[in-house]
Amino acid sequence: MFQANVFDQKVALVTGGGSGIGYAIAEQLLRAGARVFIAGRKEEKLKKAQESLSQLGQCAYQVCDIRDSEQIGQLVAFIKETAGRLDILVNNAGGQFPSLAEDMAEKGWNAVINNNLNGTWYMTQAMAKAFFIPQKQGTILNIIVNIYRGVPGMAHTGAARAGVDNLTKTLAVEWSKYNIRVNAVAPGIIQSSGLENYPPEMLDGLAETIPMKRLGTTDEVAWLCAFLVSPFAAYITGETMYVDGGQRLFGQQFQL
Ligand SMILES: CCC/C=C/C(=O)SCCNC(=O)CCNC(=O)[C@H](O)C(C)(C)COP(=O)([O-])OP(=O)([O-])OC[C@H]1O[C@@H](n2cnc3c(N)ncnc32)[C@H](O)[C@@H]1OP(=O)([O-])[O-]
Ligand SMILES: NC(=O)C1=CN([C@@H]2O[C@H](COP(=O)(O)OP(=O)(O)OC[C@H]3O[C@@H](n4cnc5c(N)ncnc54)[C@H](OP(=O)(O)O)[C@@H]3O)[C@@H](O)[C@H]2O)C=CC1
Repeated sequence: MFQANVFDQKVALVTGGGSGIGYAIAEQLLRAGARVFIAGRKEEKLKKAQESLSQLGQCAYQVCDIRDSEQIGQLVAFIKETAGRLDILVNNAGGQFPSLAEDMAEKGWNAVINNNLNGTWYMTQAMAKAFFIPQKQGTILNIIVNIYRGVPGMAHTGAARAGVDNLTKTLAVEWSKYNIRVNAVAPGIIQSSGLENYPPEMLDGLAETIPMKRLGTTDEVAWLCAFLVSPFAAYITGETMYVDGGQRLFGQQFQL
C-alpha cells in the first residue's frame, strides 16, 4: 500500500498480533518499514506468527494478557530493552461471546468488559506513560466493533467498545499537548480467525445483509489501520472510522 520506508525507524506494538486482523496489521506495518512487537496470551500462536512475520522485517513477540498490569509492565521493559522506544500502539486484542442480554452471567459480562475496555485502557496508559508522553510523540489506534446501532446479541461488547470509542475522543484532546494522536477503527464482519469462535449458523446468509454483499478481509482492515497510524493521517485524531461494507447503515446486524 505504501512505499517501503513510510515507517522507517518507527517501532510499533500490535496486541493480538498473533492472529487475524492483528496479524494483517503487523504485516502492513512491517512491509512499510516498521519494527513490530506482537503480544497475546498464547505463546505458541505468537511464536508461529513471529516466525512468518520476521520474513518481512524485524518482529518480536512477548506473552502479555492485556488485563494483567504486571505482564504489561514486563512488556514495557522488554520493548525498552530491545528497541528503546515505541511510536505506534495498536490495541487490537479483544473479543467476546454471543449471548442474549437476559442470559448473561455476571462473570461473563465482567470478562468481556475487562478484556475490551479495561485491558485496552491498562495498555494505553502504560504505553503512553512509558513512551509517548516522555517522547512527546506517538499514535494510538483502537480496534473496536461496529457499534453504530448497538450490538444486538452481544450487549457486553457493545458497551465495552462504546467505552473505547469515547475514550478515543477524550484522549485525543487530553494528549494532543504531547503530540499523541488517538483514533479507532470499527470493523464490520471480517473473514478472520476470530469468526471461528462463533457457530457457523450465525454467519449463514450474513453477507446478504451487508450492502456490499460480502464479508470484509483482514487486509481491508489493515490498510485503513496502516493509513491512520502513518504520517499521511497526521491531522486526523479522535476519529472512529468504519470498515464494514456499509453494514452499519443497512439491514440486519450480527445477532442471535
Ligand atoms: C460484533 C461483530 C463481530 C465480532 C467478531 C469478533 O470480534 S471476532 C474475534 C473473536 N475472538 C475472540 O472472541 C477471542 C477472545 N475472546 C475471549 O478470550 C473470551 O471470549 C472472553 C472475552 C470471554 C475472555 O475469556 P476469559 O478467558 O477471560 O474468560 P473465560 O473463558 O474464563 O470466561 C469467563 C466467563 O465468561 C462467560 N463465558 C465465556 N465464554 C462464554 C460463552 N461462549 N457463552 C456463554 N458464556 C461465556 C462465562 O460466564 C465464563 O465463566 P464460567 O462460566 O466459565 O465460569
Ligand atoms: N473478525 C471480525 O469480524 C471482527 C473483529 N473485531 C475485533 O478485532 C479484533 C481482532 O479480531 P480477529 O482478528 O477477528 O480475532 P482473533 O480472535 O483472531 O484475534 C483476537 C486476538 O486478540 C488476542 N487477545 C484476546 N484477548 C486477549 C488478552 N486478554 N490479552 C492479550 N491478547 C488477547 C488473541 O490472542 P491470544 O488468544 O493469544 O490471547 C488474538 O490474537 C478483536 O478485538 C475483535 O473483537 C471487531 C469487529 C469484527
